[in-house]
Amino acid sequence: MTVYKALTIAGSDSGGGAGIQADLKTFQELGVFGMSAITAVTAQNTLGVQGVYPLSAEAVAAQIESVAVDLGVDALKTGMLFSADIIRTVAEQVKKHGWERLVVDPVMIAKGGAPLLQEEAVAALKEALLPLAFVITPNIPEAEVLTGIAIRTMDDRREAARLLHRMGARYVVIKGGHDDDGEETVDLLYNGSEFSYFKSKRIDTRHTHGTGCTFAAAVAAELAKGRHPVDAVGTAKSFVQAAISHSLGIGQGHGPTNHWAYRQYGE
Ligand SMILES: Nc1ncnc2c1ncn2[C@@H]1O[C@H](COP(=O)(O)OP(=O)(O)O)[C@@H](O)[C@H]1O
Ligand SMILES: Cc1ncc(COP(=O)(O)O)c(N)n1
Repeated sequence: MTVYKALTIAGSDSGGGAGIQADLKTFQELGVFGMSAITAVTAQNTLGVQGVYPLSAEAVAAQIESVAVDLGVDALKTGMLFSADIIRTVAEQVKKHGWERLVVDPVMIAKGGAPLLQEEAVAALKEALLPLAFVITPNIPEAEVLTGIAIRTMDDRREAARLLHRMGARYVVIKGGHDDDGEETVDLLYNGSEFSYFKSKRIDTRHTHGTGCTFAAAVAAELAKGRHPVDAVGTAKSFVQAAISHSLGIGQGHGPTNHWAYRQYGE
């Protein structure tokens, strides 16, 4: 039996809906062995982020190194990286181990508004990590910060995707969850020459905590199996759609999605 292995480098969400917890659940559901390097511990629930406790860059490097020298990594994803120091360390590790199937989810701000990336770390993200990304998965506000383009229309989104590709990411997905006009959510994918669109019915719900993490983790899981990025994004879109459609209704605020819905109910 071939065991596919994926590594997430991200923050811990004590509430279990986003971050490392969402990533590992998603890897497991998609039949991939999940491993983790924690960058920061957050005290968090569906109401918001109550505390952020970053780890040192050295502690992050040590976790990645332990996984690399023994288990091996078929694909990896990054989420909350918090500081420029951690970003540079992660970039060095990715280069050192020659990992190509890297999904960068440029997490900046939690849905409730708490910062998960220091402002001064955005430059490091652009310079050190973005050029190593096989797939980058910003939401609209993150794509705006990375490119400086104000995104109002699909044309603006395509322009931002072209720029992110020029900045070094091989495949660019600009997710459409924040574009709440209309009946559909559309995720845009750019491969450097063509655009593809992944559409689904927009679900009217406040239970979307962790959708971005879940989406990027599903892309990484499918890449770990050797699938093409376009197919990986297609599966990720279906996975997240099922997870939002069958949400669990737990917590008093923005609840988590249902990570077992795709397996239990299909798309
Ligand atoms: N209300 C919704 N209905 C259906 N899909 C959604 C909804 N909100 C987000 N999504 C999907 O969830 C994923 C994450 O989207 P987005 O909200 O843009 O990112 P983030 O969680 O990083 O802010 C995307 O695939 C997007 O299409
Ligand atoms: C530790 C951690 N990482 C990432 C997110 C972003 O979550 P979302 O997917 O809802 O944008 C979060 N809230 N907490």
